Amino acid sequence: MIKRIGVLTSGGDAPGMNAAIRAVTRVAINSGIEVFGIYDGYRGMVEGRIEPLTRQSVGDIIDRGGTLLGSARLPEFKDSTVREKAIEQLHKRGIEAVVVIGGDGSYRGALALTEMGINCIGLPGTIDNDISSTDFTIGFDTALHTVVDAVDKLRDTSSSHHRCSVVEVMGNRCGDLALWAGLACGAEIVVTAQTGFEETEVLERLRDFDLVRKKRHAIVIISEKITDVHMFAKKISQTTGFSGRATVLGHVQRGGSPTPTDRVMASRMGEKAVDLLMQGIGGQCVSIRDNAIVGVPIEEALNIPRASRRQLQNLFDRLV
Ligand SMILES: Nc1ncnc2c1ncn2[C@@H]1O[C@H](COP(=O)(O)OP(=O)(O)OP(=O)(O)O)[C@@H](O)[C@H]1O
Ligand SMILES: O=P(O)(O)OC[C@H]1O[C@](O)(CO)[C@@H](O)[C@@H]1O
Ligand SMILES: [Mg+2]
Repeated sequence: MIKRIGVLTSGGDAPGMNAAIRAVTRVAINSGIEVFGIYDGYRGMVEGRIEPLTRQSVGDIIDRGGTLLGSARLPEFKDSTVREKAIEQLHKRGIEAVVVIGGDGSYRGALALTEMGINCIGLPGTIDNDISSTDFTIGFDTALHTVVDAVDKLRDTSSSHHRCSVVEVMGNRCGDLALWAGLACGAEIVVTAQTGFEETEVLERLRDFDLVRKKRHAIVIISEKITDVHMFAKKISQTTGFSGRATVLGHVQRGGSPTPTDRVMASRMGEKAVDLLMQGIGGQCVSIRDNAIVGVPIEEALNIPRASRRQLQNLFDRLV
């Protein structure tokens, strides 16, 4: 039976990571396994910043955003000689397996370590919801609440001033935060990498909302990395009846107390990670599919095509 495991958080932090760390630690300890926290992701693994975790040390964190263990990006981890150094640090402490909480990049690191003899299980910790094997990632629901709260507030002031608010949200290349927020907020337009962006067409639709539909305000939710939203807001002021204002929500979306949905899902996923390691399984990631918690080979998870969002996009179009 496995005796010692490590746990780390890697990539961008996400609300609910702490709930996952707590679940991994408590389920493992309650199963007779010692747990070590590895600080600042793969960086702390390479540098040997590894400390035992106890039931108490993960107390009072379930409601806290961020990650108790810290997170980092270490591009050099792609190099096998760097990973060998990390594995030496694990061997020194008798750590046989690791739970990696992070996004797709972190999963690649976890797979590479598994191939070098350290069983790793990935947990999907990212606000982006960009891991195709799972219906939802830990942190997405909380980030969505943050976006919805902000857009609701922007709507109040936009209505008062006959404005169009352009709201840029995170998600990397995944449009889920934008689309879900658009549906939840009753936005006029959602722009994502999946919808594509035709500036002239969007401006034309805004003129229509103003002149024909007589809307008092318009909300455009747009994924990051698509266009310069400040420039776009200027064009709205110049070419439509709305005055345009841009808001980049930025890292505020990564913080805050996790929602109950994220806390519970993180706890269920943490439990599954420990169960898989106890069965001697590595190289898998934990996913939620139709509300069932399952293990999926990381290699498969990274190659599954993104589920189509066509139905939700169609619904959005029918609601405008
Ligand atoms: N191909 C790879 N092989 C080994 N390690 C990798 C690989 N790709 C990424 N990593 C490790 O995982 C870390 C995190 O990856 P990345 O920066 O892509 O974030 P992520 O886990 O996808 O999370 P998010 O996108 O939510 O911020 C990298 O800094 C690196 O240490
Ligand atoms: O915190 P950083 O390194 O600026 O990274 C920002 C990126 O991380 C995420 O917040 C999470 O992957 C993305 O949505 C965003 O593109
Ligand atoms: Mg990623």
